[in-house]
Amino acid sequence: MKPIPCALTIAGTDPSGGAGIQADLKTFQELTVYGMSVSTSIVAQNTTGVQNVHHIPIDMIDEQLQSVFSDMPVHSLKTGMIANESMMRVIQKQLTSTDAYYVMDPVMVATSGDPLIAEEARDYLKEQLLPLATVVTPNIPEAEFITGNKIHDVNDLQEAAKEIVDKHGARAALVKGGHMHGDAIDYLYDGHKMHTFHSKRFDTTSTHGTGCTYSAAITAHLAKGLPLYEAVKEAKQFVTAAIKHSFPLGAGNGPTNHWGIREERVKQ
Ligand SMILES: Nc1ncnc2c1ncn2[C@@H]1O[C@H](COP(=O)(O)OP(=O)(O)OP(=O)(O)O)[C@@H](O)[C@H]1O
Ligand SMILES: Cc1ncc(CO)c(N)n1
Repeated sequence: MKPIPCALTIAGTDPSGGAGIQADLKTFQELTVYGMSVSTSIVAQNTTGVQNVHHIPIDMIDEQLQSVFSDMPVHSLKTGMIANESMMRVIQKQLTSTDAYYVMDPVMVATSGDPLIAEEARDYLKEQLLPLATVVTPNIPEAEFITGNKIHDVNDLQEAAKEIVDKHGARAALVKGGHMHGDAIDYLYDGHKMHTFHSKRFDTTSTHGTGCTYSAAITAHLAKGLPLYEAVKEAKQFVTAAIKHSFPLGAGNGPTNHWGIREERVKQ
């Protein structure tokens, strides 16, 4: 029997279900990958923003990691919100002792603009965790922070992807153009080649958790054994369908539809 693909998310929570661990587990499930999660912070948030944050004690994050890694197969994992440097250190310890694919979503602020990680932890994320990543998936502000350069157009997006690999040490970088005007174009640089992933832009405010959902879909496809390019291609289709079929829930930026891909499959 083929092994069951197993993926782990290490991230913060979203009780309103659109982002964070909740989005990740929905995505793993939708892509028929066995999903597991380690919580770093419990976040009181919804479509309008972040109301409060409670950090899980460091020892408890460590113990959750031990519980998973001592008993379960982990074929791929992703990190999302890691609020401070102490959390990053225990996660780093685990990352250096596993050969699971590692997708880093370098989460810094929520869609609402609320900060999710301590200002001073950003450097640690960039200098210590990023070089461990199979692929890192920054949006424009995150890519600007990592490279220290402003991004104005698609050439800058590609430059940033190259620089994050060549200068900052990630094995691959997927820089997302979601925050740009015009079509939603992302660039993947894998150290050899630049790949482009393109979709039309949907006129919607339901984009809460798009980054979480995208990186979770990449993680799921890597767990299934897809090569990185194929994993991103499938994941782009997944997140595009999730945005296209999103629903107007909540008073702010609504969530995406994690089963949106089914609507697309029906049409084929
Ligand atoms: N309105 C849209 N229509 C189509 N695709 C979009 C739209 N907005 C974002 N995307 C795509 O969604 C994916 C996630 O990108 P985005 O830049 O929004 O991530 P993010 O900012 O990290 O998300 P988050 O809101 O979770 O922080 C990318 O593939 C991007 O191109
Ligand atoms: C827990 C968490 N991670 C990431 C994001 C970014 O969308 C969010 N809003 N909440």
